Amino acid sequence: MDSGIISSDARLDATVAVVTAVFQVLFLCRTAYGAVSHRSHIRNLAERCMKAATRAFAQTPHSDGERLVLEKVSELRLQIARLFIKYICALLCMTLLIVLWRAMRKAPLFVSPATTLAAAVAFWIFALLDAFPAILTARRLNAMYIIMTGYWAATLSPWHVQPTNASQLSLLYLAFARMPAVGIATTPALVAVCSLFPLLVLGLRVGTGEMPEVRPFAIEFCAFIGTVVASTSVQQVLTYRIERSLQYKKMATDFNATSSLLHLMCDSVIELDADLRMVEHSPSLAALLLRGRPGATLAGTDFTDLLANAAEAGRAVELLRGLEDCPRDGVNAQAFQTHLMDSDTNKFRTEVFQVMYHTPEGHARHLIGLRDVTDQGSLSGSRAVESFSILPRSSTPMSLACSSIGSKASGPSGPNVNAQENANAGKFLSLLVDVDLQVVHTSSSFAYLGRHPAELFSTTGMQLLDRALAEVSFETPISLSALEFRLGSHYEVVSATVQLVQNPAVRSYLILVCAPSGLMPPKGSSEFSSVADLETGKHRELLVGAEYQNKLDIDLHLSARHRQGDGHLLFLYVLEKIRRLIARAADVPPSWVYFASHFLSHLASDGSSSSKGTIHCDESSFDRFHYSAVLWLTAHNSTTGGEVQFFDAQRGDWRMTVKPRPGRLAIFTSGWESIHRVTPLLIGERWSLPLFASVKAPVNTTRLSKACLRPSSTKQWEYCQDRLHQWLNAAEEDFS
Ligand SMILES: O=C(O)CCC(=O)C(=O)O
Ligand SMILES: [Fe+2]
Repeated sequence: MDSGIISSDARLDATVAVVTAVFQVLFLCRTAYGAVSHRSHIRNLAERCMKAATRAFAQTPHSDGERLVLEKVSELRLQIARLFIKYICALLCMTLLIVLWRAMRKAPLFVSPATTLAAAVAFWIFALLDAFPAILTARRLNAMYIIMTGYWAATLSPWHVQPTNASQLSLLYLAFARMPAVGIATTPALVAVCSLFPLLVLGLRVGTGEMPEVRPFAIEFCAFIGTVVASTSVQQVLTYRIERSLQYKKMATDFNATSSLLHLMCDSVIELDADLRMVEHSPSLAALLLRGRPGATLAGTDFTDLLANAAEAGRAVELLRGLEDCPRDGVNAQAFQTHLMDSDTNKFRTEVFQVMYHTPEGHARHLIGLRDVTDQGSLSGSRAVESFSILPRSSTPMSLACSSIGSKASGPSGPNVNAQENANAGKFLSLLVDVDLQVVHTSSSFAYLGRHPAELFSTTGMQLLDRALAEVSFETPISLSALEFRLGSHYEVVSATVQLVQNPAVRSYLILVCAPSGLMPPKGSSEFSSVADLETGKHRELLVGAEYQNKLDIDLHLSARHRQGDGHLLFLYVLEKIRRLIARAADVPPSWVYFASHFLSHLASDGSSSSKGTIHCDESSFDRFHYSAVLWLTAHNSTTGGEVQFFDAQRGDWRMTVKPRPGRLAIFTSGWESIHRVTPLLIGERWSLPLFASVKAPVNTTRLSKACLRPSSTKQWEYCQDRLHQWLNAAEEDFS
């Protein structure tokens, strides 16, 4: 019978061993396969662990941020220590009660009197620490930990515990005291050193032969490893938690600052969720859009439903979502312009400030500031992403084109690099060219604004661009690898991408040029030149008969009648170009620039013309002249006379002399700072086209009536008062 049981046990053992071996082999194979297939991941993990371990042992903070994290970790450890004191007090209190109770009943004690005394002393000390928490500060935590481990090591000495009970006591300490205490020591290094004390005591006991068994030493060795690992992990967890909470605090501060700033700058601030829907109702936006009906809410409204049309909505989504590629742990911002539509279907130009961030749960959120800019300047200025120019998001063709340029202008590194960013970074030069007017309408560099493409590219370059334009479509941009770009007197071979741009107002195409640094004028340099040459070579076509000469207001009908064909078109081109250049000089939208007057000026050396070349400033004629422009149609120099000189009132001398030539244009402010004269004409005839512009915000009557009829905020009252005043006091010509 017995032998049957034994043999069945043996069979059971063999079966268990075989099955276990199979599972072991399976597990090992899987682990080996996993290790090979994820080797880079494992290498990264190992590197991260090494870094973490080094960081855990090195306590010297390098930056203010690291110092703050360490301080916060110490504060957390102090809390852990206070909890630990309470817990140890309760534990010792219970143990001593049991000992006391057994002593009273004269039952045998399970601990030596020396250990009982040591426990009682420890209890008094911990109870005192609990009663007077101020004794324990963050700086004293390490001292407390050293004393505690010294105490545990001492109680493992031959005077406290028999060799037979040493393993049990060691395990008890590990489970109930040493492991919970690892959160107190500020570095795992200290834990490692302190854990050597009990190991040393037991090692000595085994070494001297006082303790015959090696087991307690082996247990203590495992305890050493365990406490060091636990301490490192606790350090990691605490640091991670503190870093995260500081990061969220910083994000919250950034967010609050941004939000306050947006509230100051904008007419309305709203929050959109990841689907671009409004998170909550916004009374200020409801007032702006005249959607303030009782009971009506904007919460849940799709932001794109507030935009003027589907094309604007598409562009806005593209721009808003563009920030989604940015790092998640930051707050990213951009500004662009679009058109909102109110409930009366009035469209108004709006500057959109977008701040994108992620909630702690990882959800994307957009804080949107909306600023009505129909009659006030944009705040973001040239930093705004122009909503009408969709720059290719990944710019793949551009990236390809740029990589071929090599070190001169290295291309963007990843597929998510926004071309606008690159333009800002100085690698691209963007030129948005108006197809009809053949004028650079928008550019990443102001120096090229208002220029004719032929001024920027060589004849072959222009032919290449013309061919590209014939083929290009909105969806597929065309890459040009060798385009000659004019740099002063020589040409630079650059690569470029040409793309058609959808813009309801102007037919335009965008040229993105991979720009060697020379194409970019240095920041802050005088990018706007007050004298420019419009080299069409046909400016004499602007000359018309005597009838036109006396005309002060710009009369396009008269111009069309007198300047036939090209002359009239050239006149339109010149007007528009000058308007944009003045807008640029005044740093306002072109819609703010109005031509107040112009005339064709004729001088003859025989003295037949009336002008005597008086010293004057143009504003003295009419105070609505804010900016002056003169386009010369004939060439003059010091020999012929007829030059234009500008006066320096400080020095009492002429500061600048401009030599007129056909197509040369000067733009200057019309005030006393620009006193000028035409030098006496000595030879021949002289023709010029002086133009005078007013620069002012148009009175937006829709907005005015909205603000004055239904003012819903102090801002609207102020606006109403301000603009009514402007309206009522405006000169008659302002409404012509
Ligand atoms: O014809 C010019 O060059 C300048 C004319 C001028 O200064 C003016 O008309 O105010
Ligand atoms: Fe003048």
